[in-house]
Amino acid sequence: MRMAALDFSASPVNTRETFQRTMDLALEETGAKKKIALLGSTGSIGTQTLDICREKPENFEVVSLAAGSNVDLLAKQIALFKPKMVSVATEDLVPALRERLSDMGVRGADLPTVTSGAEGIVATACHDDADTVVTGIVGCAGLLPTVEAIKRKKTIALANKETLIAGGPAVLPLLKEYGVDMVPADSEHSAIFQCLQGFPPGALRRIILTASGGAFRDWPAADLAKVTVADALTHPNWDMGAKITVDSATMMNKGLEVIEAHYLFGADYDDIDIVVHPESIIHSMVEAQDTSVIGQLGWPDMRLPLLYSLSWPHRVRMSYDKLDLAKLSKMTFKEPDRVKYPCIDLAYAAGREGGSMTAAMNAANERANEIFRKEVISFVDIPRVIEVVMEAHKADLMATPSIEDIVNVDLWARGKVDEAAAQLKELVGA
Ligand SMILES: NC(=O)C1=CN([C@@H]2O[C@H](COP(=O)(O)OP(=O)(O)OC[C@H]3O[C@@H](n4cnc5c(N)ncnc54)[C@H](OP(=O)(O)O)[C@@H]3O)[C@@H](O)[C@H]2O)C=CC1
Ligand SMILES: CC(=O)[C@@H](O)[C@H](O)COP(=O)(O)O
Ligand SMILES: [Mn+2]
Repeated sequence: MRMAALDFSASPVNTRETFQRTMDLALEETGAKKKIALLGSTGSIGTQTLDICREKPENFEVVSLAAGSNVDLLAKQIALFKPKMVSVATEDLVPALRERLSDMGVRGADLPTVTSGAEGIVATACHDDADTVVTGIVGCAGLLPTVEAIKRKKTIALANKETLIAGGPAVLPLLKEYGVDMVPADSEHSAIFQCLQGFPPGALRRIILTASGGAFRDWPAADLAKVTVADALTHPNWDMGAKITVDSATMMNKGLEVIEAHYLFGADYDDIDIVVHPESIIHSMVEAQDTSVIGQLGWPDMRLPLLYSLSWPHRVRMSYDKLDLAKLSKMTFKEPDRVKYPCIDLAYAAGREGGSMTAAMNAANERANEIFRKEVISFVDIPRVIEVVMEAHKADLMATPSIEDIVNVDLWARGKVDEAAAQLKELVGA
């Protein structure tokens, strides 16, 4: 049994300092107002972040919003929150946005600066008035704006896990160099972070990530070959975007979260375990050196971890439904099935290889997930093509990749997935 103390000095969050900060006044009493740049405002994370801002305008002000192509929703968000800057995915969407705003009577000083494309997302993330960036864009597209925001010393409320999975080796040194806090918003990592408040250095022995088990947790493994996209997009507990919902169905989401935990908390891969907990009430646990286990509980509602990522180290009083354990009546747990879900072991293997391998695996997963949703490959092909990409990347593995290296590996891995998918098709056709 491993007794090694984990090294918190590698973690971007300093637990001793955190402990002292929890002695501060509640956020409401400090009169402090967080000024937020929100990336992915029209998605699941984005809209739930805005729910919080609408409920607590005295605590949270929306400075800038980056959306993709949903200009209808973005226009409504502009009318409600009056951000100073917004961005859309491409320039050709700008006239449609302006037309919606005009129809809604948004004019004059209420009109934000409108930007577009990759540069627009960076400008939105780096707005001078923002102190905190919520990263709710999906996929590796979140990496570069996050990097630029770190260089502008913005606190990062991290929902976009792909940023750390792909970019961990280059992003962690940047956090240190610029003295920036990265506060987890992913529900499991928020739970771990909450449990660690007050843990002295060296006290953590093990991280236990809980997993819902995803859409197919009750399906026999043999049936996975015939699942449809609609089946995979049905999450049992959480209402999330399409990419993460499919990741949950393959359990790659949990694999990604193992790597995310490694980078956020400095834990060794041998000290990060997964347990399937179908009720999604315990959002994760930490085990101390003395075997005491501490967990964080709550209904499966992303507003809670998002709120904590914005209010940390304070707590904001909310009117959400209280957790009712008697009503819940039972909580269950079981081992993850690593044969049925090969993505779990692929993620541990990528994490242990380290360096650029997690970027290759992350990009391969993103592309495989996307072409599964387009019905180019089947559900069980997802881990197959990821494995092909990881094998191919071993020859070019970089121990300490730069951001540029990571972007290049990401591009290469996506192309390699398409190659592998075409070969699979030929095999099936032969
Ligand atoms: N949803 C959840 O509960 C959780 C999500 N996360 C993570 O948070 C991130 C977001 O997930 P989620 O909210 O579910 O995803 P969604 O698909 O619901 O939302 C994605 C958002 O990103 C925008 N977007 C996508 N591509 C681009 C692009 N190229 N340029 C600009 N904007 C773009 C979309 O815009 P538009 O719709 O306008 O096109 C949308 O606002 C992911 O990394 C996920 O892993 C982590 C934990 C929980
Ligand atoms: C809400 C959240 O944080 C998701 O990452 C969620 O945990 C996905 O559920 P799975 O446990 O099924 O991956
Ligand atoms: Mn999660």
